Amino acid sequence: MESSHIILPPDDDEEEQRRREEEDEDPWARSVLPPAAPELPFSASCVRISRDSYPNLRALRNASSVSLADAAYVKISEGDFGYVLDDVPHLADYLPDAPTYPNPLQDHPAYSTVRQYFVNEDDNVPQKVVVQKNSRRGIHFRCAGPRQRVYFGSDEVKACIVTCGGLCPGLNTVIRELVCGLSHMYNVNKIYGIQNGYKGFYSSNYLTLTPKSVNDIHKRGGTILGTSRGGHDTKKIVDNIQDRGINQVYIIGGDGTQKGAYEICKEIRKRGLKVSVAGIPKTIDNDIAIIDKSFGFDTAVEEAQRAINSAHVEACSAENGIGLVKLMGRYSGFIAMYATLASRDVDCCLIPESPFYMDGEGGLLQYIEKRLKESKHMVIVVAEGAGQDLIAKSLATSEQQDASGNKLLLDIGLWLTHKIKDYFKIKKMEMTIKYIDPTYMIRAIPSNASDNVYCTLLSHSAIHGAMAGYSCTVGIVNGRHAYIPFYRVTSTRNKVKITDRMWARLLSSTNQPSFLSPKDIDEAKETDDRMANRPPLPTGISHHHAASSFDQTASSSSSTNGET
Ligand SMILES: Nc1ncnc2c1ncn2[C@@H]1O[C@H](COP(=O)(O)OP(=O)(O)OP(=O)(O)O)[C@@H](O)[C@H]1O
Ligand SMILES: O=P(O)(O)OC[C@H]1O[C@](O)(CO)[C@@H](O)[C@@H]1O
Ligand SMILES: [Mg+2]
Repeated sequence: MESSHIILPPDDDEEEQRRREEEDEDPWARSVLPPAAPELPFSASCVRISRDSYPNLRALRNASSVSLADAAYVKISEGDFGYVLDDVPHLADYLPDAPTYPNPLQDHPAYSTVRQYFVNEDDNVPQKVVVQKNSRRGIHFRCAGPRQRVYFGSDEVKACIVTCGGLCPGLNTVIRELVCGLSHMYNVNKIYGIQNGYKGFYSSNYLTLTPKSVNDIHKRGGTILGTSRGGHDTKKIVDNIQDRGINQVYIIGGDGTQKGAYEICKEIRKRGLKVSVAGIPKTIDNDIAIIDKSFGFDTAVEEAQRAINSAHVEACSAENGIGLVKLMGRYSGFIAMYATLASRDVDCCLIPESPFYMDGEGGLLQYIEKRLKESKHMVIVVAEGAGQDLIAKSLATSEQQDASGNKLLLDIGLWLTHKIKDYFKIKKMEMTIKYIDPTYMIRAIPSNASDNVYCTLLSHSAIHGAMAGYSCTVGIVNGRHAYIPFYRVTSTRNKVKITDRMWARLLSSTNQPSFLSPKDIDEAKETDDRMANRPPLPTGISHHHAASSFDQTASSSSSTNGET
């Protein structure tokens, strides 16, 4: 089987070159062909694609969301039948002579009895599992798990852990499992906690973490390390990593955090440091691309039931009672959708992905009136990011951002409450509305049992990957743990597809109107088509592979968005 490890050609556009020089980008990444990755799944060769062989590089870059700077770090191998391995960076890419050691797990009393404990180097996880007879095999990610040989001796490891972004159930479990996993599986005893997010790398003391000090933390919500938004200064962070001799960095956080982890990873490589960076994706909103589901999501959906139940009780106990619950979900309405589907008491669910309107025929207010007349009560669940365009139009406020540059949202729950009250006042129809905002309550709790197990597996994948010399994000793809390139999880956002069966199921369960005009539906379908046809980053270097493998971006099955 033929395979090639593709490095993108230097872009000889003068303007681009000047920009790169100004930004002090890693010259190595563009000008030197790295040695063959140590663990390519089959006999592989590195191939430099000349600019002539792909004249449309700039167009491709524009069409995909991968910048040229990112493309320089992309490792693509191609095989038969449209097989594409989207591999992750490895220490040996730039430190070819780094020594390796036998994995200490082979002598571990608990693990040594496991048959086939080490991951076969040929094992990869397909992004697309639903195939047709003539489908191309498409994109694959490297299987997570322990390798026969590791790139760090146990005594040599100096690991650190940081949590960034908003809270999420399970953060403490991941911290605990990283510390215990490193210690118990790999005999590592130098583990540090960075306090209060990225800025803690350069502005706070590091905490010493031991299995004893983290033993009970999974029973608490939040993060014992503290977290923050903003404060990502790549150079200062890497200076500190270098000064303190840290060689494994475990970074827990959402899409912003993973972007930061990627910047750190690139800076480390630019300086030629022997440091692995492992990203553990965290987001209560479940908006991280590629992975099936993020940890803490199930816990959040479960906790949201308590708020929905209260809203239902309040609504049922009043004449024309309305219970309105706001749940988190800045750009993605997964929590609202799943909490609604699980509850069965909800009459209307509003999410950012599905536009709605208030007034007139078929609008939300008319639907509420109809529902109250039919059943005398009603429960509405709204994701915090829903209807932001409507509020902005009616309140004319200026846009504000948090320290990380995320847009600060206006309170859709409060706005809807006023609008609904005003409507029924004019109609002279008696009603009561109770607005419940449990948003912080659903993310400040400890993770439930299944999320706890999930956190353990993610942490172990991260540890095995870092020990083996990889730098990447870990996550479940189609139920299998995989190592995913940073750029993959940060270049798009996971969103509820309103053209999928899951959203149709929700509409049929609540019996709400879709509020969509034919134009909205066409636009949603167009977006799906665009996503499906978008060429896969630099893989487009070979067009037939590109066309085939990217059709799974839209159809990749994920347990929260997949079709069943
Ligand atoms: N493009 C980026 N490059 C480097 N660092 C970034 C980038 N975007 C965000 N960060 C940093 O990542 C950290 C977390 O980002 P952010 O506040 O957006 O939360 P998040 O990781 O997306 O999690 P959440 O799910 O809570 O939104 C911040 O310290 C921020 O400075
Ligand atoms: O108020 P904070 O801490 O910035 O977090 C709010 C945001 O964090 C999230 O929970 C994502 O982590 C969003 O749903 C929400 O908009
Ligand atoms: Mg985010």
